[in-house]
Amino acid sequence: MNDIFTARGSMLIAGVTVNGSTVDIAIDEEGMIAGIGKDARKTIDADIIIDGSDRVAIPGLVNTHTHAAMTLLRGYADDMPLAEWLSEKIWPLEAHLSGDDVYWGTKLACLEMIKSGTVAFNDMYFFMERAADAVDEMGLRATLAYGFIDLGMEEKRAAEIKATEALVAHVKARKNPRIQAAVGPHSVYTVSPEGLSWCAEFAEEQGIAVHVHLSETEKEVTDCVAEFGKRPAVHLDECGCLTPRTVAAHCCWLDEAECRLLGERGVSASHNPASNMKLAVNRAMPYHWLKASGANVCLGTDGCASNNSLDLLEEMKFAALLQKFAWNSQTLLPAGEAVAMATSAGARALGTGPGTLTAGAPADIVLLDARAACNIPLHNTDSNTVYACNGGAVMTVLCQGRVLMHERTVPGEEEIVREAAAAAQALVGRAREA
Ligand SMILES: CSC[C@H]1O[C@@H](n2cnc3c(O)ncnc32)[C@H](O)[C@@H]1O
Ligand SMILES: [Zn+2]
Repeated sequence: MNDIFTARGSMLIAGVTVNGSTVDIAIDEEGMIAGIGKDARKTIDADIIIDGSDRVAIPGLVNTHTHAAMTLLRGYADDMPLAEWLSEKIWPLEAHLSGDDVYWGTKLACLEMIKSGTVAFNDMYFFMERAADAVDEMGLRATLAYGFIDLGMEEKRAAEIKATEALVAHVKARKNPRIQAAVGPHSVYTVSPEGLSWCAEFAEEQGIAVHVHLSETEKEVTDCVAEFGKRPAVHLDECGCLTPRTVAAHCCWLDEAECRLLGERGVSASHNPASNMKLAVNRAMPYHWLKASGANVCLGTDGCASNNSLDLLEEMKFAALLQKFAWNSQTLLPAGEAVAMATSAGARALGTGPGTLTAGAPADIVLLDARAACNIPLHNTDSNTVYACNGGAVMTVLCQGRVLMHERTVPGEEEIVREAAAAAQALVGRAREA
């Protein structure tokens, strides 16, 4: 069994169910899908064969908004409004974070993501050089941004600029094709217009993405209008932050004109339904307006302190149900669209390929257990994937043709669980002593 994690070469997933048909998936030595279809096995002399019977294949899932190392804060502070939750609980604890905490927290996040079918994620946090170490070792893809917060202070802005430049240089120097850098202005309420403009210009100069929180709460909108005389999306746009390389998380309180603006700018809007419901932000992302505008609507979990899980199979269900409930429409966000949100739209947002099971695409593939109760009967793969299954149905995960999990085994799991639990306990201890 262990060989499968280290073996390199061509691969065949034989006789697997894709959209109701039984097919083979042939994968070349570069980790790309060479062919998919009834006779794809004839096209390669595979070095590795994975039995696809009793498996349903779907494209690897993409988490477009998270703070991975916040796995260490899972369950630390629940059931509070966002502003108090951040200022009274989360930020005081984060003041005691170390690079090692971020390393183990991100390893734990990667483990959890792999176990629930995620192959790529968009992260914003601190000590991101250590997050890069974790991602490198775990084998998935990530876009990493240092969370830029200047609170309108010039001195702090200079420090945030330095930290952002350092991370981007670090990630570029690693030359790992699975890891990209992004610029991460936290939000319009924590970053000055000067800070936002610098982030936009630097991202443009470096040809990298912008990852930002947008219109999560009504307070964010009213405060922004009071301070700057315009709504958050307009403010971000005037600072140059809305581009086709922007991922804007939440987008709950956008009005119709702001949705059109995101569409015109080609922005990716990351829907985070579980976090939004838990923090009771009191409005669901206007998916119908964003979809009509042409914006790329994708899916994210947010961090583990507000979700409290990184399971995108669960998140697809939350998204499909929340949209129907909030906008009073049984037909809004059907299962197939929820799957696309978590796969092709996410891959487009992060630039990781088409996010589909097609020849020429990277072999980012998830095999679900077709014999699990959630897949019986299998009338409709998308329906079971979104409405019945959760991450527990994920059996095997491939990223660029490399096996990250097989038959639910991820190499190194015991050490990660032990070290992350110890890091979380020590972090809370340090905060208590302070
Ligand atoms: C500057 S790094 C990211 C920063 O964001 C905080 N955070 C986590 N979840 C949320 C959320 O839902 N809205 C706003 N900010 C959030 C996280 O704790 C870090 O401090
Ligand atoms: Zn967030």
